[in-house]
Amino acid sequence: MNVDSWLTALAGELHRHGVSPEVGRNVVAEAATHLRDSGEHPLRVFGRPAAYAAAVVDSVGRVPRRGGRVLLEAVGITKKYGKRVVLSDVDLTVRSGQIAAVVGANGCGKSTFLRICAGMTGADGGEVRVHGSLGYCPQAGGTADFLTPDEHFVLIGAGRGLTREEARSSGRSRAAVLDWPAEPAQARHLSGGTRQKLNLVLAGLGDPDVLLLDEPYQGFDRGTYLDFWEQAWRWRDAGKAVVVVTHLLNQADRVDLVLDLTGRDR
Ligand SMILES: Nc1ncnc2c1ncn2[C@@H]1O[C@H](COP(=O)(O)OP(=O)(O)OP(=O)(O)O)[C@@H](O)[C@H]1O
Repeated sequence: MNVDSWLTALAGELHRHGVSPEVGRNVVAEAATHLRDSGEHPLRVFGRPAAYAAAVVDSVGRVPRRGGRVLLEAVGITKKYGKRVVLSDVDLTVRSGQIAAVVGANGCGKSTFLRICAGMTGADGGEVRVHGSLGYCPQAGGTADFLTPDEHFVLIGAGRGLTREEARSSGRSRAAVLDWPAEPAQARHLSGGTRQKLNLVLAGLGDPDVLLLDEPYQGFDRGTYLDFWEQAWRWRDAGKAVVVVTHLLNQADRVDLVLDLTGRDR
């Protein structure tokens, strides 16, 4: 890796982390000046571009993206199970190019809210408007025991307007990004983490405008977990609206919006 390619990679990583263009340009210019003056190799001075960008983000913070046109609007969502009010007057607006995190304690209604946004569960009050196509990755389930990954790709791809060949090749290449070879085993023989990879691949088939992802990385190892966030940033860069349910608050710095449902179930 020469100096120019290292600087280009750094600029890309800073952009992906949501560092503002102005700050990103300054950081790259400063690194370029240092490298020119010192004559050192960038990997020796700063390490890998991704690691240096992450360190920069830690120190300067990232600027949440304002996003483009509204792709998902949930307004005044209320949901009761029996007498228990699980969601009360919850609003969320996500624009093109934004990632929103839905966070909160166990049982506060995160999955319920996402299912309502996906049209899988009805709300008792409020309205969801989705402006575009939608992909949904459920927390569990979502795959058919006796189908292979390829068969899932073809089935879901057909619903999203893909030919069999397009669906298979898109599914397999998305699986490879998650470090998974999409082996020809029936889903019932896949591990929990691998089934979740299948769910995530299915959510992205056909490039939907809105991605609703319910703890999509459960069971992933650390490397694949990072691959997931890389994928989420690529979706954001491609102008998608991404909603990720998580109960890990420290992911808030990876996203543009946070909807905290804790303490709203009354
Ligand atoms: N179909 C249902 N019938 C009755 N109660 C339900 C139903 N689905 C969810 N609940 C209840 O609603 C509350 C919210 O559940 P939900 O799964 O949305 O929470 P969550 O925040 O996603 O939880 P977790 O962090 O554990 O995944 C819980 O108390 C749950 O038991």
